[in-house]
Amino acid sequence: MKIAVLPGDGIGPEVTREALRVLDALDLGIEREEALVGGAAYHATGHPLPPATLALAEASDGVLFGAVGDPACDALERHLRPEQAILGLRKALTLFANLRPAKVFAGLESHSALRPEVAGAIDLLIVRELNGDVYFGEKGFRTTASGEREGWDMMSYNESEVRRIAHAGFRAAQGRSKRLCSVDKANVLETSQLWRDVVIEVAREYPDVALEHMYVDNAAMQLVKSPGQFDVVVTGNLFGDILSDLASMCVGSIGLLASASLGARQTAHGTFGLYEPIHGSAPDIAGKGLANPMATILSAAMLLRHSLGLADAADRIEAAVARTLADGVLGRDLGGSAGTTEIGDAVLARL
Ligand SMILES: NC(=O)c1ccc[n+]([C@@H]2O[C@H](COP(=O)([O-])OP(=O)(O)OC[C@H]3O[C@@H](n4cnc5c(N)ncnc54)[C@H](O)[C@@H]3O)[C@@H](O)[C@H]2O)c1
Ligand SMILES: CC(C)[C@H](C(=O)O)[C@@H](O)C(=O)O
Ligand SMILES: [Mg+2]
Repeated sequence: MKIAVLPGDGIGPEVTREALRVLDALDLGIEREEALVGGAAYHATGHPLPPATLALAEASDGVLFGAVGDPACDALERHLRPEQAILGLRKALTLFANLRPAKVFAGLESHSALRPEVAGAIDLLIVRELNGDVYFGEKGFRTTASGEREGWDMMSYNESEVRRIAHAGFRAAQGRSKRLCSVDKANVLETSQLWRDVVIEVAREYPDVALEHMYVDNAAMQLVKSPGQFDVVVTGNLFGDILSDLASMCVGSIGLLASASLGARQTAHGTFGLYEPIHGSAPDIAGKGLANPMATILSAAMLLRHSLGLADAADRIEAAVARTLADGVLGRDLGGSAGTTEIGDAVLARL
């Protein structure tokens, strides 16, 4: 079993270090190799996703990814910016299904941005499409006839892209409470109308799953009003990006939300995937030892479960994280004072 480790930029290396300490403590015999990605790779090699990094990811059973993003790179041409590395990995590795679970941990109800009795009911899974949408359409700048500058981005989904993520959503719902909410903007966008039509077609293959549709603006409102109504939410790339950050604050902090990005490729032990926290490189706190590593530690647990066939070890990590939080070991993002390493130590002590 071999994993690729891509720590990236800002707090990426800080949170990845803690996840690796947890994996090491379990002594699972996982071989690993690290490579540069994002701004770190750009500064060293002139490209945010060097061919060697992509090759390493392709040759591994799974990828543990920290975060990318560097304010010093914000003025670069878009194809050289750190964010292109994660987009490039998702596309090149055909990781089209991004699972972002959001559940309130026992004891953290009062740390949510919502009222405790509202937050306590949260246990949902966002299934975000990751290979299409306005993210990967043609884009550009142009000058209009009146001489104004105009930026444009092409939004589209084709049938097969929607069909494969719809199947992922329905299968996820079958493994949970058999309810699926498809989120779109079909009242305005043709892209979303096609999305809705195809989801309805796929639903015929899953008569055991109750399907509902919701417009994305309403979904954002409902996630704050009564998040407990949601079980599995399937949605497009852009809406899923926004709704998952929103869901993180309903749970308490963006430092808690892990993710798995999966495709169709099977390894000897499970499904190949890339695992990363949903947050970014957090330049405002980078290098200060303040980042909450829980999301990355939980992402490592997802890696063990989905790609390496090590469900028991994943359970152990998740239980240790839950105990650490229940014992009140909280970072600044949750109103506590524990630093990155201290949180890692606390999880290790509870494994
Ligand atoms: N998958 C990724 O690599 C990814 C995801 C999101 C953003 N980004 C990039 O990261 C950079 C910063 O973006 P942003 O500020 O919009 O989003 P961000 O997620 O990096 O940070 C948003 C806010 O949340 C806080 N935060 C994030 N993670 C935290 C953690 N683990 N513990 C405590 N606090 C945490 C930050 O301090 C900041 O105040 C940008 O370059 C962006 O493109 C990368
Ligand atoms: C950094 C960016 C490209 C990325 C996205 O938009 O998908 C991030 O926000 C995420 O949620 O993983
Ligand atoms: Mg995001």
